[in-house]
Amino acid sequence: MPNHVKIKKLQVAEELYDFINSKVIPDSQVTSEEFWEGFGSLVTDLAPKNKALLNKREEIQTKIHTWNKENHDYSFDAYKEFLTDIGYLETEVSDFEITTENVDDEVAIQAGPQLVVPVNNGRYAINAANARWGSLYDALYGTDVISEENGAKKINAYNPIRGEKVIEYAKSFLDDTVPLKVGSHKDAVNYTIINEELSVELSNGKTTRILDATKFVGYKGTAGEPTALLLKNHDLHFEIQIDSTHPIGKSDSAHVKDILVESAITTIMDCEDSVAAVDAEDKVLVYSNWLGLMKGDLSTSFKKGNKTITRTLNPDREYKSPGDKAFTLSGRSLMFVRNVGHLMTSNAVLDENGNEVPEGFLDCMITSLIGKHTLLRNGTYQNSSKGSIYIVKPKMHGSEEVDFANELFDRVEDILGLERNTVKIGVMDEERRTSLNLKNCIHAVKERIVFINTGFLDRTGDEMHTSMESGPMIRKKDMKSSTWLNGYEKSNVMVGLSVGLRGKAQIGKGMWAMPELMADMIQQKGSQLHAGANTAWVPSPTAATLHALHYHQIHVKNVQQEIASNKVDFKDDILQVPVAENPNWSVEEIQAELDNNAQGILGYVVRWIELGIGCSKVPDINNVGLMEDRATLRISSQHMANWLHHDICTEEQLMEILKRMAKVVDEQNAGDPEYVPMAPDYDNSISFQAACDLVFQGYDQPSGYTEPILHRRRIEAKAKSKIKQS
Ligand SMILES: CC(=O)SCCNC(=O)CCNC(=O)[C@H](O)C(C)(C)COP(=O)(O)OP(=O)(O)OC[C@H]1O[C@@H](n2cnc3c(N)ncnc32)[C@H](O)[C@@H]1OP(=O)(O)O
Ligand SMILES: O=CC(=O)O
Ligand SMILES: [Mg+2]
Repeated sequence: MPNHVKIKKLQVAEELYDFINSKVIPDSQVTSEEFWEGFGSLVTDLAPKNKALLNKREEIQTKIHTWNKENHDYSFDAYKEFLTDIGYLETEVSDFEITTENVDDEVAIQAGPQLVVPVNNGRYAINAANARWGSLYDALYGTDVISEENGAKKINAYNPIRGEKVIEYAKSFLDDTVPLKVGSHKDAVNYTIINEELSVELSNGKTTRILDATKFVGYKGTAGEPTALLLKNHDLHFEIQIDSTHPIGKSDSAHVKDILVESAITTIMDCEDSVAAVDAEDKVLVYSNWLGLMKGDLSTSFKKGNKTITRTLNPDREYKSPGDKAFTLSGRSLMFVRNVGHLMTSNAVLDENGNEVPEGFLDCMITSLIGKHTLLRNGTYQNSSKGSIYIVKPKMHGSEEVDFANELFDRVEDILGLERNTVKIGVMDEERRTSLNLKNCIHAVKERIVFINTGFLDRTGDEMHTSMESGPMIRKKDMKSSTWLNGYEKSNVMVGLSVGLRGKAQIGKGMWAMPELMADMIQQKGSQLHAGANTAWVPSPTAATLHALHYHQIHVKNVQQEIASNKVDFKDDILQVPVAENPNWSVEEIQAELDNNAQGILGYVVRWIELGIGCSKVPDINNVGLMEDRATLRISSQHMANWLHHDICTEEQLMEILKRMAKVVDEQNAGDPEYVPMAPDYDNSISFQAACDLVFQGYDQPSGYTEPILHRRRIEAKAKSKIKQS
């Protein structure tokens, strides 16, 4: 346990205390006195309420378990009546519209990709902020969007056959988004600006223009010899970059060297499910990176090959309008910060009785104070040009908990001297009680809400945990096509539109969790836009650039308008529990399901516990690298716990599988010098024990969450490694 400093009503771990006082408080127009005094009072007043809300979750869950055990052949009406009686289904508020003000265009207007990144990884976090703009040529060349057939293999050196395919794809994109009046961009030999319009000379000697001249919005260089042409389609920009001296530009008929695409319009700097932050040391790293991002001075140096790279935040991009007026576009993604939910407490700050304080309070106080620096223009760049601080709040259950978040934000604004509703909220719709009462949840934050988002991964975990007693759940891969999930996705959009989010806030959809399968993403992820989302999550900058293409193809504003005109209530669909009606899986199917879950759990947990890495790419049993975080872990562990509970498998069988898979995971990581193997000394492997806890104690975990076990075991592993070092 680190040393704690007594300050006002709190005891604060020394390194956090020093960090706040020396790095965050100065120039914030909040004194240290005001900060700690306010924080102490906030804990005194709100911690009991937080506890009561968590107790209510447990009470409701117990009632649902009991009812499900006692009512196997129930009528749907009786089920709904029961859920209403226990306050799980709330009485819906009357119609209303959100009134959030001072929302940046990136959130309210521009439909585009949302990138998520673990904020404690400085190298990735800076990369994510800079992913506002991404090279289309690199994104295509480096991924399976361009097939390796017919000599187009990715080899060490540049493969011109692959390069040709990239250029062909990219120019088709130009033909689709900014078509020419005559001919194709593939035949362009010269781009110039004549009379403020983009003029395109073709290989046949003719000159043409783009069909919609208003899409040409700026350039760099001179009108006769532009080096970049800025185009805008569906509120998103891209640049045709021209350079006759560049290796690619040199051989291109119009000297185009790349197409730079506006990509990650917004980014979520994550303090939650993709990070492992279990004590003051970890929290200080999280907060100091957020501070560096808000002040604009975060930098990191690392080796790539034999080069040392220093990465800093990109500056704004400078252009001239067609009429030669200078203007800039942001060089960085608009940043949100995802705080933790209401569940966990943190040993970094204790109350006057020595109890850990709710970690969500800590996150809200500190990330908001850090956010204030950009409002005061204390740094190089401003994150929000509208004076807002953007916080994502995950894992809330029902409108009372959202209302509580609102109260917390109010209190924090008062302590930090921020005007009411400066701190905006993005509400993750990722727990069943929130999905079913979404209208009420939005109502509770109607003056500060800037997004709803279907976090379908957590939501799937909650689906299984809530109805654990209903029966064995369908296989994981079948969840995607299940009635509840489709109802949930549709309902989220429908409710969001009905309360006026269109043009004011984001209606977001979930993560593409297969970072290497970009061709599949290109094929499938457009469906989220067709379903009415104006943003959707991607795991990497490359995915952001490729997903951006969907927003050029699909005009989400129009899609949303159409959906809004056709009101449907999907609650009955959401309430369809995904139990297997006739669980007659073959031995092989059961084995494959369990092997796959075990491999995912172990592959993720071992890096979390031993290395403190909260988001990993872990191969599944088909060797596809999957993005794993705490939400995917929640699914896998709850699924195994559910099948164990319903005797689809035995405890011995699971233990055998976990041990066998631990060896597989050890082999997969054999090349990593920092890796700590789990086999053969399973009893002494904290990671292996953590994985077992997650499965065998899965039934009893609050809402099926994984963080209580992960935190406990990581603290244990950190202590063990400190003893080893000393
Ligand atoms: C359910 C939910 O809550 S989802 C939200 C939580 N999930 C996330 O935040 C996903 C974040 N993504 C990631 O952490 C990573 O992409 C992973 C773990 C999935 C894969 O990481 P890796 O195996 O290291 O990826 P890979 O080796 O292919 O690529 C690494 C490169 O991509 C960059 N990169 C990868 N992901 C990101 C990201 N999210 N943001 C910024 N840069 C990224 C890295 O900076 C690195 O480039 P660099 O060498 O120039 O620094
Ligand atoms: O947070 C996202 C999710 O899917 O869970
Ligand atoms: Mg989630």
